[in-house]
Amino acid sequence: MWHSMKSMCFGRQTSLVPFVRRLATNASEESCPQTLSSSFSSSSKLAIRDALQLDPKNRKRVAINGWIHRKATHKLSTFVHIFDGSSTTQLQVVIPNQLLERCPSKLNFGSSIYCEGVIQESRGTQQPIELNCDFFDIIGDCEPLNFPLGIQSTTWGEMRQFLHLRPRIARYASLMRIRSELFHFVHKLMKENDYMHVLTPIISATDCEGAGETFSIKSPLCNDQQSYFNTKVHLTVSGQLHLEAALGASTKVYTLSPAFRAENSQSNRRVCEFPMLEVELAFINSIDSLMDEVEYLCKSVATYLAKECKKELKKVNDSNFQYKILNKIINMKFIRITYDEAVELINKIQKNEEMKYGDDMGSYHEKVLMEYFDFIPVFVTHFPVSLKPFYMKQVNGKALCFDLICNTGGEVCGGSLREDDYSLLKERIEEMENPESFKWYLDLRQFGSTPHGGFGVGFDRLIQSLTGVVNIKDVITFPRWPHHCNL
Ligand SMILES: NC(=O)C[C@H](N)C(=O)O
Repeated sequence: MWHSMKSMCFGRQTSLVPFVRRLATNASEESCPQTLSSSFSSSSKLAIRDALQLDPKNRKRVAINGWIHRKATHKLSTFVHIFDGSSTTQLQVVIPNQLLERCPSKLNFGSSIYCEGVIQESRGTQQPIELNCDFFDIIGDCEPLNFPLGIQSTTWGEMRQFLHLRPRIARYASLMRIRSELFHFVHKLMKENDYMHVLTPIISATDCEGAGETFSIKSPLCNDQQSYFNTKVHLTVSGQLHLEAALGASTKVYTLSPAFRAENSQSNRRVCEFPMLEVELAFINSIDSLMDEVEYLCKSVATYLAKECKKELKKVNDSNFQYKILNKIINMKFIRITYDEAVELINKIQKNEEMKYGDDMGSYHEKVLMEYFDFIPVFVTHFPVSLKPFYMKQVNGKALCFDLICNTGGEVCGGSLREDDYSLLKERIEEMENPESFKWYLDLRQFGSTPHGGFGVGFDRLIQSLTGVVNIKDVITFPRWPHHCNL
C-alpha cells in the first residue's frame, strides 16, 4: 500500500484527499491519523507557491502535500517547514502537539506529509503567513538514522555520493529547477528566433568528431546471419552531421539532445553523457556571425537566469563573485582573439606551463586566459587544422573555427564554418578509417550545398559557468563518468 502511495505524484492535479481520508477513518498500525475524520469539505489542494500568495486575512482552508525540511518543537506546537519544489520558500506548518501524540517520532526531515488547515498571519516574524494545521498524515516516513545526507550542511561532494537522494535537499532541488527553467527557456528562445527543432538520433553510424571516443552498441542478430543494423553503430558523439542534413528543410536548425563520449577522464568538466545545444545555419560565410549568435544565446540565457531564477540562484551560489561574473556575461562584449594571439599571451603572462604552438588549450591555460580577461568570456579562433576535426573549413593551415571559454565551465562551446567544397571534403574523408560511413554526408555537398556553419554548446558547462558550480557532475542530475553508472 505504501509503495503505491509513494509512487503517486504530488502535483496540483493529484487527488490524494479521498485516499487520505480513507486512511484516517480506517486507522491502522501504519497510518498516522490525527483526527478520526477530517472536517475538510471544500478544500483545494495547493502548490506551496500558490498557498504563499494567499491573503491571510481571508483564512482560506487548504490542503498541502510536500516533504518536511525543518522541524522545531515548542511547548504547545511543533513547527515544520514543508517543501514541494514549487517555490524555494518553504511553508511553515504549525501542528498542535496534541495532534502528534499518536505518532510523535514521525515528523522527520525528508518525510512526505499531507496537511490540512487554515492559512493565517504568522505569529513569528520570519514569515508572513503559516498554515495552522488541524489534520495531517505522514505519507512516507524518512527514518533519520538511516538517511545518509545531512539537512543543512551537506556539501556538493557529499550529495554526489547519493545521486538518488540528493533531489531531496533544498539546495539541490533549486539547481534542478534552474536547469529545468533554462531548458524550457532555450526551446522558447530558439522558436522565437525562427529555428526549426530537430531531434537528432542517438544511435549513429557516423563518428562526427572522428576521435574514436564512441560507445559502440552491440547489435543483436535479427535473423540467422544478419546483425540488426548491418553496420557498426554507436551512441552519437554529436548531432551536427544530421543537423547539416536537416538544413535542407530550413535555413536555421537546432537540437538539444544527448551526446556521448567515451573519454577516460575524471575531470570536473567531463561526463560521458551530456546534452548539447547544437545549431546549424545555412548561407553563412563568417565565423563572426556565428560567434554573434553564440554570444546572443549565452547572454539571453544568463539574463533569464538572473531575472527569473533569482531565488534558486541565491540557494545554489550566493557569492558576490558569481553575481559579478554573471553581470559580465550579460553586459560585456565577449573577447575575440586568435589561437596565435592566445598562445603568445598565455606564455607572456605565466611561466609555469609553457604552451607550445600546436598544443591544444588545457584547462590551466583556459584559467590563465579567464583571469587575464577578468572573467569576461573569450572566443579563441583560428586553431591550427591539426587540432580540429575534418569537417571544418580551412584557410592557410587554420580552421575557421572558435572555442568559447567561460568561467567554471571552461570550453563551453565550439563552432566552425563547415567545409562546403565537395572535392576537399572527399579527400579528407578518404583518409579516414571508415570513409563509407560518410558517403551520405558527402552527398550533402553535391545536392544544393550552401556555405554554412554551426556550433555546439555544452549545456551543463554553460550552467556551470552561470552558477559557478565547480563540478559538472553536480549540474547533471544523473551524471555518468568512468566507473560510475550504478543507477
Ligand atoms: N555542433 C557542433 O559544432 C559541435 C561539434 N560537433 C562538437 O561536438 O564539438
